[in-house]
Amino acid sequence: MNNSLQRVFHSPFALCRDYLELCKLRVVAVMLLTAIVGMCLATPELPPIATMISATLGIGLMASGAAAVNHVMDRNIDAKMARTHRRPLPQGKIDETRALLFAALLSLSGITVLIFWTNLLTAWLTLGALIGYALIYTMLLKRATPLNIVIGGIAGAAPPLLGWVAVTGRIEPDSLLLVLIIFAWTPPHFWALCIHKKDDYARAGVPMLPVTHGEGYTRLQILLYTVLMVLTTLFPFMTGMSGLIYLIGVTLLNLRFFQWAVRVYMANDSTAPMSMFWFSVKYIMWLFVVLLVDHYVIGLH
Ligand code: HEM
Ligand SMILES: CC(C)=CCC/C(C)=C/CC/C(C)=C/COP(=O)(O)OP(=O)(O)O
Repeated sequence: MNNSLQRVFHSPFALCRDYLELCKLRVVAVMLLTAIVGMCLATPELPPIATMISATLGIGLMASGAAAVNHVMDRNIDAKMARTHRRPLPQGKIDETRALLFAALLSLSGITVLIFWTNLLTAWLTLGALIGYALIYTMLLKRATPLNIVIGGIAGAAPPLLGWVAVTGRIEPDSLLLVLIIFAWTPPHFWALCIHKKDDYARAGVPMLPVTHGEGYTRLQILLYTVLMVLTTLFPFMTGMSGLIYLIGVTLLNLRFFQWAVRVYMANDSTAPMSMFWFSVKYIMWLFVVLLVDHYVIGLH
């Protein structure tokens, strides 16, 4: 195939890939797992399949829309960081107007699906999470305070609540326990990565904790937030929402997480922070899988 023909066939594919990159699909996929588990835990039976489909689609579209807004708002920061400078906007592969139109298209389709095929409360709460991440975290907190990800974490922690409300139409206390777990998990998840990428953030002028308060302080905070997270993960068992299978599973996960937090705190292994970051991703996925398995295995409660 000659060069111009190759471009004709290659370009649409490459452009699709660039637009998909704006959606932060891997992060959104894990968020959707937590939302689906929220839907299942909201009822003793299987939730209505139509609700599961519409809520997953609506939340997924709105989370992807929020991620695309983040790419636009952060384009100058992303251009200065080694981890992010290859993204479509800093590379000039997609311009701001098109990216914003894409974000608007995703978000409007998402909220439409939620309003007409899920319920109004889910639509409003998901809009709140979108505004929380795309505007409050990205445009304000990220640039203003090292507590950015602690406060901004509320938006990322919302999906299990969104899934729960999609099924019940109400905010119930148990759903907030799931939010609390992700909320307490977010600082160790992100700061572990941030220690490794500290110079990147310093160069871009983003006031992340290791930049403003140093690595030692961040390592201590990771350990303290890990203790807090471990305590929050016990609530589902203590309140009777989850049973023994959950308790055993989460204890094993917590032991490993705590081990990583101690290794990071000791600071004598330079690979520990990134290993902890990748473990944190596996941890949150397994925790929600264990919640689900526990929910459907009867008799051990
Ligand atoms: C404000 C809250 C959060 C912050 C600041 C944050 C930060 C980050 C960052 C900077 C990365 C690296 C991304 C990359 O290199 O492309 C990442 C990766 C990831 N995050 Fe988070 N995160 C947050 C919340 C969450 C939540 C709530 C989840 C899921 C429930 C999540 C799941 C993931 C996953 C799955 C990855 C790996 C993506 C990959 O494979 O490239 N994050 N996070
Ligand atoms: C509607 C809804 C549920 C919204 C949630 C949206 C969402 C995709 C949140 C993702 C959280 C995340 C990956 C933050 C990364 O921080 P960053 O943006 O500072 O990281 P970066 O440097 O990799 O861009």
